[in-house]
Amino acid sequence: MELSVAQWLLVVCLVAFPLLYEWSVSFKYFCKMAFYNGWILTLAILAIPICAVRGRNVENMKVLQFMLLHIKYLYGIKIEVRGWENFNIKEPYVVVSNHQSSLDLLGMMEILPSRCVPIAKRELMYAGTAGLACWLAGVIFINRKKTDDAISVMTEAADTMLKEDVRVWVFPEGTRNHSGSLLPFKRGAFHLAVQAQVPVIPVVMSSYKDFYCKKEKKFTTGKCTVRILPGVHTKGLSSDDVPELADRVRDMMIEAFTQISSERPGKGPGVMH
Ligand SMILES: CCCCC/C=C\C/C=C\CCCCCCCC(=O)SCCNC(=O)CCNC(=O)[C@H](O)C(C)(C)COP(=O)(O)OP(=O)(O)OC[C@H]1O[C@@H](n2cnc3c(N)ncnc32)[C@H](O)[C@@H]1OP(=O)(O)O
Ligand SMILES: CCCCCCCC/C=C\CCCCCCCC(=O)OC[C@@H](O)COP(=O)(O)O
Repeated sequence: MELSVAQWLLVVCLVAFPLLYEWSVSFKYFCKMAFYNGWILTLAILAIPICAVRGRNVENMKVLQFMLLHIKYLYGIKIEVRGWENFNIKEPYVVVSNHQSSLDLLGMMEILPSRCVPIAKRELMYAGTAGLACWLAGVIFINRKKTDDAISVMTEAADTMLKEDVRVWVFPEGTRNHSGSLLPFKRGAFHLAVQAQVPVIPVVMSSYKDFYCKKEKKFTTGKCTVRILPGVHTKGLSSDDVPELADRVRDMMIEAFTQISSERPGKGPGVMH
């Protein structure tokens, strides 16, 4: 039996792909990241018509959460959550969490409280089907290049939180950070909490360095601990108190990050790329 060029190519690919996948850490990393993004874009195609029935609505975040929860199993990432009781607050609040990678989506979906929407950079709105799904779920988009615009969107969010009983999730580092600690915090999340006079609830995800490293192109299975810290109240605070509030919350988060990232002997937070 003679094989055509196309058939030969297919055979070579079918043999080469699994070999490369097993032998090359970098190839495995690229495949896993490509599948991660591709799978989310595909799931969004399913989510869009379901969400569109309600229009742009924070309740749609439940649909996205439900559809994204299985991804940790596909990647063999075990997520342990501690401090659930700190979310037992009926009023709105601002969640602040550290931001290591787009994989944070997994930890976020594991614990996302009801009626809680993230604040995201505006570029995400243009990420094809995922952007549209985020928009339908009420994600608040800000233009990081225009501080005044971003501040006015966040000021409006303070109003919405109270009027519509909505919680907001902010990554106060403002960008992904692979350094093994936390970047200085932007203050928008804390202004938001003070303006709405609602608590700030810090959430800390442990270092991914054991299973994920962008610079080394490493992506294996692993475990992440997510810790929900006790809420920090803002009643009676004014904008003058924001710098101190932000510093206090960051100190709490660094302490928790160091602790949960170093629980096993020889496993400090280190430097992650
Ligand atoms: C099933 C299919 C599913 C498909 C969908 C897939 C996924 C779905 C679901 C959900 C996913 C969404 C996940 C999204 C994650 C995205 C994460 C991100 O995008 S992170 C990046 C964006 N986020 C942020 O930047 C938030 C933090 N930033 C801030 O808070 C900033 O402060 C800022 C408001 C943006 C302004 O930043 P800038 O750098 O321009 O300036 P400064 O921070 O230096 O602030 C200047 C000055 O202004 C004061 N300030 C800030 N905010 C306010 C305010 N609200 N009111 C008054 N004043 C404010 C600040 O204090 C500074 O003054 P001073 O220096 O005197 O203190
Ligand atoms: C038609 C266009 C198609 C575009 C395809 C884009 C691929 C996007 C695919 C899937 C989206 C996955 C959603 C992941 C959500 C996490 C977003 C994220 O982590 O954003 C990073 C942002 O916090 C900070 O950005 P920077 O670190 O400053 O940079």
